[in-house]
Amino acid sequence: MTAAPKHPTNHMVLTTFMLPAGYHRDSWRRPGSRAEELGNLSFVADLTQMAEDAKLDAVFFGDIVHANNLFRNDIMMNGFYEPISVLSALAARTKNIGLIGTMSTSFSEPYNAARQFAGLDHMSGGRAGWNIVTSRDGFANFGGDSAPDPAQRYERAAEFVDVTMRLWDSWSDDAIRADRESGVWVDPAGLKPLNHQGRFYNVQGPINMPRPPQGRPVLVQAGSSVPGMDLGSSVADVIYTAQPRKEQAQDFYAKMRVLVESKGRKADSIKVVPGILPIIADTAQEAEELAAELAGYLDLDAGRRQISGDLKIDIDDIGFDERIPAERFSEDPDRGSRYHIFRKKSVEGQMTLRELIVDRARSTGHTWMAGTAGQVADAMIDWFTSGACDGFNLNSPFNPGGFEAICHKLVPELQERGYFRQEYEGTTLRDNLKLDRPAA
Ligand SMILES: Cc1cc2nc3c(=O)[nH]c(=O)nc-3n(C[C@H](O)[C@H](O)[C@H](O)COP(=O)(O)O)c2cc1C
Repeated sequence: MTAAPKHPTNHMVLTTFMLPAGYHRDSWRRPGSRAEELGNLSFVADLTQMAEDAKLDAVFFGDIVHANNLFRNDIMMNGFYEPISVLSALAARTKNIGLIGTMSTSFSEPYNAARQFAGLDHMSGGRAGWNIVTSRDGFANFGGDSAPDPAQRYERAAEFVDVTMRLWDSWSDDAIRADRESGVWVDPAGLKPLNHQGRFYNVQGPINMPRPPQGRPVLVQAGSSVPGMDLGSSVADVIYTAQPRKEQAQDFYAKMRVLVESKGRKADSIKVVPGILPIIADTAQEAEELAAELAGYLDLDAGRRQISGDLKIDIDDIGFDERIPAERFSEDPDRGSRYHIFRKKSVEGQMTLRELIVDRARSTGHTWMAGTAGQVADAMIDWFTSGACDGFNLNSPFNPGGFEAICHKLVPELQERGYFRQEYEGTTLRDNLKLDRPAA
């Protein structure tokens, strides 16, 4: 049986996937998008300030380390903002909001990652989080060829994360003496070498920085393959996931909690946080019109290339108003969770190619909704109260207007109904997420 939660949760976890170009592909074409400012600190600092004023738990920066998407004119996930550098700048401009950044275990070293996230945690007063990814692309930029298979990527990731956590723990919490009289700044007995010799890494340790304020920065993971979920359930504090429908989210939520308990952890020690893309307007009809306007910015031919590239199937002969024949899809589970989301939408949901292109460009497999703030809040509360999630990662469809609607209309609606905080409760991200500080 699941033990009672140590910190009863009565409100949602709310973070935002910070994609300044807008989560909806090509939404940067909308007038007022600030598309010329992508890469500038002031633009992303304005969005982050809005998020902090709305009391969101954290801003989350994804990261990919290749320019492949630019060749099909897709800038949505492009790495305009390198996570550690932008979060360090945002740490100086904010006081309370959590700062979650992506770093791939395929392209760094545990000692570097441990120092970068410990540094962010120290300089932000305990607000850092690390989204652990293994990356599917970008290997050619790091002396490699194509991506190793998931089992191998996640084997490396598991060792990488284990060593990184042990580096954070390699200083005891009371190692610093700063004793002017004796001249002892640090007690060497508080520093523990690792002498780690593993399959992928040999790391002597200890790290050369005091233990982070949170003990360990918050660990976020979004793997949906078997080895991905294994890593997430073993180490993560927060699980990001793409769930198109409530019933699927409920299944995932239940499965993840069982997996976490099978690792000897309390089910409530992780927060399961699916994404949602809300398109908000004052009336339901205006929201539908806004969704149609955003879809109107899409280049359908680029969309066709995107669908055929993502799903790795030939659809050159399919008309936009036809459906992709079911036999062109593979049922191989190793194709990944997003593949199967779109296979299902096409085969069972009977979407035409045009509908599939719009759906993919709009929310990449996450649930989405067009409606008033009240209607979107109703749906979120329904998921939250029926065992589908612990909160949401808010995907702003377009910026800055779509994010203003989230922060100024949707979040206040959730606050008024008692499902979200009015004020930050603690000083660290762990405090606000009601997560325990790990012992060294
Ligand atoms: C909300 C969310 C954000 C993600 N952000 C990134 C990212 O920034 N960079 C990346 O390479 N992968 C990202 N991913 C992909 C996951 O790390 C993971 O590769 C994907 O969910 C497939 O799972 P698998 O790796 O176990 O096959 C993200 C996934 C989700 C659901």
